[in-house]
Amino acid sequence: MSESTPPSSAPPLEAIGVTVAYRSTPVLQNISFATPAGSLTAIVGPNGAGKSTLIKAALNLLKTEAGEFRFFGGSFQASNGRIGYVPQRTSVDWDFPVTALDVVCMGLYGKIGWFRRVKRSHRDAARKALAQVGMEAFEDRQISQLSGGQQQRVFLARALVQDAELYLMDEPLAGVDAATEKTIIETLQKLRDQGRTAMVVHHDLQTVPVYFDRVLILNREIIAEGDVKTTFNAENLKIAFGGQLLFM
Ligand SMILES: Nc1ncnc2c1ncn2[C@@H]1O[C@H](COP(=O)(O)OP(=O)(O)OP(=O)(O)O)[C@@H](O)[C@H]1O
Repeated sequence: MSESTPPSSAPPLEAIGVTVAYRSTPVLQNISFATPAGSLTAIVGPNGAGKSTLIKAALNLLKTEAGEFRFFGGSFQASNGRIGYVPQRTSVDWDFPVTALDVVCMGLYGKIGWFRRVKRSHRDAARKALAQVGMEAFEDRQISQLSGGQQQRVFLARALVQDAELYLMDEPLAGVDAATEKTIIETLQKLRDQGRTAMVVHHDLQTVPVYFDRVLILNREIIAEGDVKTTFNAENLKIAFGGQLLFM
């Protein structure tokens, strides 16, 4: 089968024996998993476990030493437009002088083309996405003048407007208030209910079984991966977190 016609039943994301190293020190070792379509997966693990590295390597932002990622049965390049990414908030330069609406419109550049004009229909789509996350009143506000939770909502709107089939998100719930957390998780659950797929780096272990239906427990290697009901248990968490685990 050619690159452009991957089988429709192929998982949105599959890792096959992936190893990633920073300056020859392996951070992820021989990672393999397959994420089914229409699932909402939490990626959990202690600090330094390689959660962000996993997302960046999948998105081709880091080189793999061995193995490969497959998107919908094909390469990352062949999946252009089907993948949405929400980076860690702390990794973004928020002083960049753009409005909330501009940021959301950036999510459309894959469809518009970087050097084409943003049309009214694009701006309308971006406004609709801002409204979905309760940020319609802030479209003209500079992103540097938004709170952390509001910035996170704008980033979610940017992902929504991409209309992607697979979303990879690095700690979208970090440092947000309860209302924003609820908005974000309900939005993700709606996407899941539409048959879309999201993999989300998440730190609050207490909410994993409430918010997510699958979990990938990571500590440099995969400790366990699967349905939260069977996989998210004290034994697997103890292997991943060791002495850091306080609540179970
Ligand atoms: N650019 C880099 N150069 C060298 N080492 C790095 C780099 N980025 C991350 N690391 C190291 O790789 C390991 C995994 O980092 P990563 O950020 O993927 O972990 P994480 O699970 O996302 O952690 P956290 O929960 O603290 O955000 C850590 O030991 C980290 O110090």
